Amino acid sequence: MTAALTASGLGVRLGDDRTLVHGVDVTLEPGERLGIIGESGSGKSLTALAMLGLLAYPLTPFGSATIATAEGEVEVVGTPSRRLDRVRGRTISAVFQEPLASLDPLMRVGKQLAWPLAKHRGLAGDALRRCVLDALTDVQLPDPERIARSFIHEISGGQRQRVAIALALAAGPSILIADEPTTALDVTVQAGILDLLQREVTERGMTLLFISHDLPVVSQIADRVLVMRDGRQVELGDTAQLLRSPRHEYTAQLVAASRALDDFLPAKGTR
Ligand SMILES: Nc1ncnc2c1ncn2[C@@H]1O[C@H](COP(=O)(O)OP(=O)(O)OP(=O)(O)O)[C@@H](O)[C@H]1O
Repeated sequence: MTAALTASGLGVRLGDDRTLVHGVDVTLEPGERLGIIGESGSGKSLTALAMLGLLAYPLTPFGSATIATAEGEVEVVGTPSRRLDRVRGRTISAVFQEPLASLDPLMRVGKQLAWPLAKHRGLAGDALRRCVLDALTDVQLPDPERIARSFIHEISGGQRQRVAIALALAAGPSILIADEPTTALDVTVQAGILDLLQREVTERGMTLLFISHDLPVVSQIADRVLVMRDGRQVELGDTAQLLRSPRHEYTAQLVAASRALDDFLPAKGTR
């Protein structure tokens, strides 16, 4: 089976003399869910941007990141960004912590969503309108008709993030990179979004790379977890095994910290 995404010695430099990410090695099989975890500044987002070919000068990638497409494997590192445009959206898509990064302030929400649905799924007219409303309903937006008519500044931060997630999924990508997608959302909506991503994985075989600093969230959704610290890959392993018997001291600290939080909180049903 061809891997969906492979990073080999994938790293990021700042200018000529500073290395921010020192080389990540990981292979994602189709339909696999990988979590990346690590404290703030550990290099998670830069690794994701390197995989997407979205680093901007003076940040430059090194090593290799390959993505499997219907036309064969594409090497991201060294390929001009505009040549990756046909891969992004359809094969690999992304959602970031800050939704404004991917939304257009001058276009109504419905129109923004309609564009990829028309382009990649060939929909038009009533079928397109229904699909836009379904996409908004899938991300648990109340009153999807009103949201579809709204501009981004007319909806709340949490609603914007849900629109950004709907937009990232609109073209039915085979790989989704989700960089802290639920951090700004309340717990109930967060659970709904995790369910939605999970459904995309089980029903469509989507490959998911889920980035978070929250180990309990990552362990809920990921088959394997990659731990990063100070721009270095510290550990990569099966989620259950990593939680049970972390090999690296830093991973053990993360696991202990999330357990300590669990112990501190009252048990379910006693609140
Ligand atoms: N454009 C940039 N110019 C200079 N340094 C940068 C730039 N972007 C990121 N960095 C630095 O690179 C390191 C890794 O950043 P990165 O955003 O990947 O961390 P992260 O693990 O995603 O953190 P967070 O969880 O806070 O999002 C940090 O030290 C950050 O300050």
